Formats: sequence, structure tokens, C-alpha cells
Amino acid sequence: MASRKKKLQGLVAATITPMTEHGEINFSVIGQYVDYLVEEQGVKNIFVNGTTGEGLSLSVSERRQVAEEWMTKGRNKLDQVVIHVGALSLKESQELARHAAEIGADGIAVIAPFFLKPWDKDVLINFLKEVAAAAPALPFYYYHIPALTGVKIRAEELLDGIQEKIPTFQGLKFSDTDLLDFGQCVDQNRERQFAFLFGVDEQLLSALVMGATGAVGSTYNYLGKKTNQMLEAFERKDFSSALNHQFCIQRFINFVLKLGFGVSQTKAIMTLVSGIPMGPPRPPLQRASREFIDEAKARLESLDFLSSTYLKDRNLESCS
Ligand SMILES: CC(=O)N[C@H](C=O)[C@@H](O)[C@H](O)[C@H](O)CO
Ligand SMILES: CC(=O)C(=O)O
Repeated sequence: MASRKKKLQGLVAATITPMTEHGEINFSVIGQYVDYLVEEQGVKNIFVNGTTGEGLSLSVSERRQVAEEWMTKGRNKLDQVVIHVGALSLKESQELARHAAEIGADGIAVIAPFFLKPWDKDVLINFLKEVAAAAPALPFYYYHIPALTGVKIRAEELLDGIQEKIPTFQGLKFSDTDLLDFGQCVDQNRERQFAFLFGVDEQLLSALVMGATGAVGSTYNYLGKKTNQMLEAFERKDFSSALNHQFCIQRFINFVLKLGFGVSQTKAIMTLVSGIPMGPPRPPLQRASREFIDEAKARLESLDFLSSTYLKDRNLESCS
């Protein structure tokens, strides 16, 4: 049985893996990154080596080192560190799961294998079970991201009876816009203490209404503070101000989505907002264009997401 420490709640930043200009991992800024998340964004949970962290583009050895560095630098500062250990090779995934347990992580998460794919629920559960069994004391989260894995097995179906197969199952990270599926995951598991973590940042408010207990996302790296204000408004049942916060966040995300938004752009935006150099992404991803950076910066400023004194006197559609 997994050690039932406190349930993973609130915002979880999907960490970026900082890189040098030469494409090597830049471990030296991770300590600063932890402080930035905690102090500037009010975010104390992280999800390491996921989509945003380019986990699948790193070698197993790099993934181990990145996880270790976050554990070391996060000690006594972060609440929970969840390590994504999904891989195409079950062996590698198990190795990473065992390693996460050894270094004292708070949980592991796994995506569906996406090259030779599981074709139905039982096949997928069997794969996940083998990974979970390699870290029998760690809470296990299934990371549902069908648009990227191509594995479209509904989460609701997967969760049906999952605890009998995977005793350490503790929750779901749901990165999809199907709120029927998400709502049914919550509705059908009310008796269980699962964490329901939503992963589409621009739609989080709707997921909160549907019962989300928290959220994992890339934008919480730099919009954590803003999103926390939305969570607080929701908690005190001030839905109109929660909606204002969500619309404000949407205006930014909508803007960058139209320019073309992914991991490379997340790295550029985080560099801009935090001042911590995140570096380029690893191929096949390409660094964000100069035009993207300039436009994103102007937008961040106009929404008052970037502290900029010179803009203060202008007529802003400020969100604060
Ligand atoms: C595909 C992807 O990376 N999704 C992220 C998490 O799952 C989100 O945090 C998005 O980056 C965010 O919602 C913006 O679309
Ligand atoms: C967003 C997210 O959860 C990830 O990057 O894996």
C-alpha cells in the first residue's frame, strides 16, 4: 500500500528541463528555479520529466539526474515532487520508477506507451501495473494525454476497478478537453480518495466545477500566482471573480496558441518572465522564434503579467 501522505492538491508546475546553448541539461539553475516557483508563484508541487520537461527526449541517465536534482534542491521547500517515469520500454520505466522510490519522490506518473500501443483497457492496465509494481510504496498517477500518445482509451473506463489491479493508484492527470470523461472519472470514484488533476490550463475553471482536486500544467511555472487567485476565488465561491481570472489567463493562452505554442515557447516565456535561462529545447523541437518572443512579451506586459514600470501609465487591459 502506498504511503498515504497528504493528497496532492492545488497547483503542480510541470517543470521545464533547463538546457545550455549546447543542448546539455543545465543543472545549475534548478535551485533558483525551485525558489522562483515557491516564492514568486506560490507553487509548491512539481511534475518532473513530463511533456514540458521533455522527459521522452532525455536519456534514462539524464532523467535520473534531473529527478535527483529536483529532489535535492526541493528538499524542505517543495511539498510534493511527482516524477514522470513513462517510457516505451517497460524495463526503462521500471528502472525509473525504482529510482524515483530510492530518491524519495512523492509519486510517479506514467503515460500510455505510444509507439506499439495498448489496444484496450486491460492491456494498458497490465503495462501500468508492471511499472507501478516496481515502486510499491509510491503513489501512482496515470497521465492521460490522448492527443500526444494517440491512446484514446477513455479515462473513465480505465479507472473502473483500477485499484484492484494497481493498489498504489492514487490519481489521474487528465490532459484532455473531454469534460464528460473527466466528470465521470470524478463521479464514479467519489468514495475513493483519488486526486483528479486537470491538465488543460486554459479550461481549469470548468474542471474545478466538475470536481478537479488540483491541476498540473506548464503555465503554472509563470502564471501560478494568477491561477492561485482563481483557485482562491473558487474556494470562497466567488465565481464571478474566478471567471474573470480564467478569462484573463485565457486571453494570454489564446493569444500564444494562435502564434503556435508548445514546449519551445514555454521555455522562452519562462525565461522572459522568471529571468532564469531555460535554454533551447532538444531536437526535434526548435527554439521559439524572435517574433514569437517579442509578441508574447508585449502581450504579457499588456495583461500586467510582466512587471514593467514603463507601461504603468498606459491604458492597459490589466487583469489584476
Ligand atoms: C500538451 C501540454 O503540454 N499540455 C500541458 C499539460 O498537460 C498544458 O499545461 C498546456 O501546456 C496548457 O494548457 C496550454 O495549452
Ligand atoms: C503539462 C504537463 O503536465 C506536462 O508537461 O507533462
